[in-house]
This record gives sequence, structure tokens and C-alpha cells, in this order.
Amino acid sequence: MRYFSTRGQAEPRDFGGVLLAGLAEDGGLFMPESWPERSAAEWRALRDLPYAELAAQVMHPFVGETISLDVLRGLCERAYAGFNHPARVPMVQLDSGLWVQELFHGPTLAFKDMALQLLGQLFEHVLTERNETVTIVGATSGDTGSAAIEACRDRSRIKIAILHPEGRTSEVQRRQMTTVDASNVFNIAVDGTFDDCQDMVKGLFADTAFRGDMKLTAVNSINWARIAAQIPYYVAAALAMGAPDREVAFAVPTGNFGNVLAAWAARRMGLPVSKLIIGSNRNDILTRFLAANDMTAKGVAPSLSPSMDIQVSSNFERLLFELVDRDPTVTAQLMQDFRKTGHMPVPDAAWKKATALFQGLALSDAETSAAIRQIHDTTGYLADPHSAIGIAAGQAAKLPAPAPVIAMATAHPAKFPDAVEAATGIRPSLPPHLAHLMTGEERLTRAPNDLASVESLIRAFVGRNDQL
Ligand SMILES: Cc1ncc(COP(=O)(O)O)c(C=O)c1O
Ligand SMILES: N[C@@H](CCOP(=O)(O)O)C(=O)O
Repeated sequence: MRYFSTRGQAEPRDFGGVLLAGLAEDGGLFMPESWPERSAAEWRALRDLPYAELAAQVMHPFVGETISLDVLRGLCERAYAGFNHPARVPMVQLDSGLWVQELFHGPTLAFKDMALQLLGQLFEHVLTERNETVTIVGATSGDTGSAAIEACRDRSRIKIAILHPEGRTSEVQRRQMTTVDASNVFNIAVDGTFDDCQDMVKGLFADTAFRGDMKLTAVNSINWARIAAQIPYYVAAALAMGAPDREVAFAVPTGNFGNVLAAWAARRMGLPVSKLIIGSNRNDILTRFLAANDMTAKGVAPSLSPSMDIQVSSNFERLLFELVDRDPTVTAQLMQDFRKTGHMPVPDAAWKKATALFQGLALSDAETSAAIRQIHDTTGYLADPHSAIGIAAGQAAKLPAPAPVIAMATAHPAKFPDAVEAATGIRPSLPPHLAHLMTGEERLTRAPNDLASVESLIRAFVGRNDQL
């Protein structure tokens, strides 16, 4: 499988090349040259497989010649071995038409572990085969950072620098990053928002000399490998609900648009998905786009669901590329307009295509709190603020035909104990493996919202010990 940039000006690569490049040189995102479709019989053959086996089989067409199916199977087994639920991605029924798929049974209690535990294995394998090293740079609004650090800590071929917006994550999220004692991990607290951090990461990639010197790669969902590793759980959920012999709808709390993009990809591969329902907080650019083709970025506002405090949703570019019939020139122009003006004039035909499949609902903080309470009161299910937004969007969705709605539970409620307690009176506690978190020593370096300052911090970190 070969991959091309959404902006058409970067060198095509295979899966290994994409994994190690992260972002295309033209600023675009890598996309597979074609979608590996499956027949109904092929989907049925995946029913009842253990999760790691299913993940290997679903992902392998994207990985192609880079890694054999047998080796990928081993990497998936190792990636998911440490999850604390035998099903890895268990389904919980909330009412007659609504299910939740729990994606938070990995080591850092968020859906990011589903992809990042595997990316840790993939990096290790590909870097060892090629005898190479990398510096990972990532931006986090709270969950990607800890999941990436956990997956990459103490790996001798990797240095990892994670930028988070200071004061804008939950305390649990911050401590999950800053209490890790590993010499290859560097936490930078930026005086800005998640969008500033993400912009800075893209700026680091755009500095060709820095990119080359540091051998940069990415762990955010701008890296295609992240999306590929998020597709299998949609397949697992749909098969559990009777697909391919029954349509399903997914409800996904959305920020950087990576998670729901993976659902879109599963549908593009032939999984019968009737609707993709997205939930956002007051940072509602995506739901405004769906409602009125209003793709206008406003300032990022803090909310009860801090991981979704995002206005520039990177993976929207991948959907846009598909909506404009894979035209890289149109995609590049629209992305440039968005960057320059903060507004993207999406062509009407493309917007209509999006609204035929996607629906959206945005919740204020008060509505999020009410949703956590209502879900708990009516079903007994304790949802974190992000998952509650997805569930509420699923409950509110008007579907054209009856189909089970599967809402993605993206984080454990104990990651956001204050919000959950305020809504329900119940303070969820951390599992025993994280018991040390609130007392561990924190390590972080503060930085202004300035690319040159962050570059020199990362250079100094990478130079500090010369494993690279
Ligand atoms: C708990 C949680 N839910 C939802 C999201 C939104 O997912 P995405 O950015 O893939 O849209 C995030 C962050 O990405 C998250 O950490
Ligand atoms: N919500 C994320 C933001 C980054 O998203 P990603 O999926 O692109 O890594 C976070 O918690 O860090």
C-alpha cells in the first residue's frame, strides 16, 4: 500500500515511511492510495476473533509489505496484552437501541492507548529493522500525551517530547505525563491552548533543517498509523451488533477528528454504517460546519471535557480530501484559506456529502454535567465528560432507519473526577496501578508560545544524552 499527501506535493511512501515521517513535507496528511474493501463474507469471517487477531487482520492491508501478517499479529498481541479487560473493547448496553463501547481499558485509561500501545510496538519493530532512531514530537490536550509517553518510555531508539497547554488538562492527565521518570521523555508546558501546541508541532515539521536533524516523527492522529490502529475497534463493535447483516451507527465525542475519521474509514472499507454522529463541547467548529457549513475557528475555550478543547481539527483535512474527490490542489487551497483567514469556504457539494452521513450535537458545560447525571440516573452508567457528550449525541440523533447506536466511551471517569463528582456525587477512583499518581514527583519545563523557544528546548533535550 502506498500513501499520498492530501496536498499532493510530498514524496509517496509505504506504511513504514509514513509511520516514521508523521506529517507529509508539504504540510498535508498521508492517505492510502485506495481503500481495502471487504465483502460481507469477509467481514463475517472476522466475527468472534480475539481483539488482537482482529486488529492484525483489519490493519494488515494498510501495512502491506512493511510488516508480514504474522509479525503484525505478534505486535498486536503484545500491544493489547496489558489491557485490564479480557475483551479489550467491551460493549455495555445502555438501553434497547444504545450501546457503549469502552475504549479505556489500557494503561492510561483513554482510547488513545488503543492506537498508541500498538504504535509503540510498530516504532520499535520498524526502527530496529532499519537500525534508525527518531524524535517524536506530540501535542496533547491531555490524553494523547500520557498514552504516547507510556508506549514509548524507556525505548532506546526513541526520544519523545510532548507539548501540553499549561493549566488546561485535568490534574490526573497532567500527572500521568509529568510523573513518568524516564530519560527519553520530555514534557513541555506551553503558555497557550492545544491549538497553539498542535500548530507548534506542525511548525517543527515545517522547519526542514530541524526535522532532518531531529529525525522527527509524530504520535498525534496526523500520523496515519494512528488512524489505521483505530479502525479495528469500530469493526469489532459493528460485528458484535450483527454487521455486516445489520447497519449500525456510531456516536463519537470529537476534537481532532481522528477517532471518527477511523469510523469513516471502516465504513469506506465496506462496514455497513448508516450514520456518524459527532459530539462536541463549546468548541463546536465541527458541529457548526455540519449545521450551516460554517467552518470558522474561534478561540479555544476551556470546558469540562478538556481533551476536546480544540478548534483546528487536523483530521478534517483527510475527510475534506475525500469530499472534494481526492483533489489535492483544492484541498491545499482550502487548507491555506483556513490558515490565513480562520475560515474555510467548503464547496456546497462537499458540505452536502458530509451532512448526508454525519450529524452533530454540541453541549455546553451545563449540558455535559446534566448528561453525566441523566446517563447515570437512567442507566446506572458512570461516564466521563467526553464519553457523556458522545452518548448524549447518540441519544439525541434522529436516524433515518432503526439501527443500533454505538457510542464510544473514550476515557475512564477517574481521569475527570471533579466533573463526574459534581454531576453525580460519586468520586470515581483511580485503579491500583495509578495509585501513586497524586503524590509522584512532577517533571516539566515551561515554555512560551513561541516556536523558536520550543525548538531550542527540544534540541537541548535530544542533545542531553546521545542515544540518538
Ligand atoms: C477522552 C477523549 N475523548 C474524545 C477525544 C476526541 O477525539 P478526536 O481528537 O480523535 O476527535 C479526545 C481527544 O482526542 C479524548 O482524549
Ligand atoms: N484529545 C487529544 C488531542 C490530540 O488528538 P490526537 O488524536 O490527534 O492525538 C489529547 O488528548 O491529547
